[in-house]
Amino acid sequence: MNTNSQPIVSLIDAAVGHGKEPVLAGINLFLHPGEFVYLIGETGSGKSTLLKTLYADLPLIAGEAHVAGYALHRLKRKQIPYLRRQLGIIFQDFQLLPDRTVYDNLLFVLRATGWKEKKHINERIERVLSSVAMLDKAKKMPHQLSGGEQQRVSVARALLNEPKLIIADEPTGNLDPDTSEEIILLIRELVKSDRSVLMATHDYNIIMKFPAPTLRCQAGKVISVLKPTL
Ligand SMILES: Nc1ncnc2c1ncn2[C@@H]1O[C@H](COP(=O)(O)OP(=O)(O)OP(=O)(O)O)[C@@H](O)[C@H]1O
Repeated sequence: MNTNSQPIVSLIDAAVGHGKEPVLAGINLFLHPGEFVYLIGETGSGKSTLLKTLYADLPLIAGEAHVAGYALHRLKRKQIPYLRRQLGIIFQDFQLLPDRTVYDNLLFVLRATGWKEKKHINERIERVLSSVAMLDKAKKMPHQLSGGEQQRVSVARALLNEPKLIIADEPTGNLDPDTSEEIILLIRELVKSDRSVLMATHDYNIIMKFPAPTLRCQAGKVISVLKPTL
């Protein structure tokens, strides 16, 4: 069997929200390996709610959902760290630990996900930092970096455990237009035959410049759009 033909994300008649009342319902969504998909919609339309449900920060309210081989509709709390290991998550505000260096930020994640051997840890950190051209900044503290550099580090952090799915929630929200383009190019490069990217954005210029299949959260539904307008 070619496992690449299996979707990395599949939602069937799913509902997401913060309590019992759904923000989005009747969601049918499939994301296959190698796909890069935008998630758009007005402020408060449910983009973050959907993404948080995919990484099990919020429980699924109804329906079925599979993410990277985990069934969210019957996920046990103790399985959440294993699900998260299959995912790379990139946030608008970078979320680097402010009290330690770039290297130690990455080290923290590897240790927390069970990496023990110093040599392997070092090799992995060097590899991901090189892939975002930040190896020379490994000893810097986050506050010594520009916003774009901090976001590069958080892209590197997302890559540490070779995730199947990258979830990016407004990754360019705090960046100027040129730096935003740089980061999007970097994130688009992460799409591989066994990996996909789902990216929430408000950035119309980015969508126009780098077109890709687009889903819109609107009036409690997720719909596929052909000509995105924000
Ligand atoms: N922690 C929370 N508790 C209860 N309701 C929430 C919570 N966070 C968000 N909501 C509500 O859920 C709805 C969807 O919010 P969400 O943050 O998913 O929207 P969004 O599309 O990501 O918006 P933005 O583009 O501003 O980030 C909104 O009505 C919001 O008020």
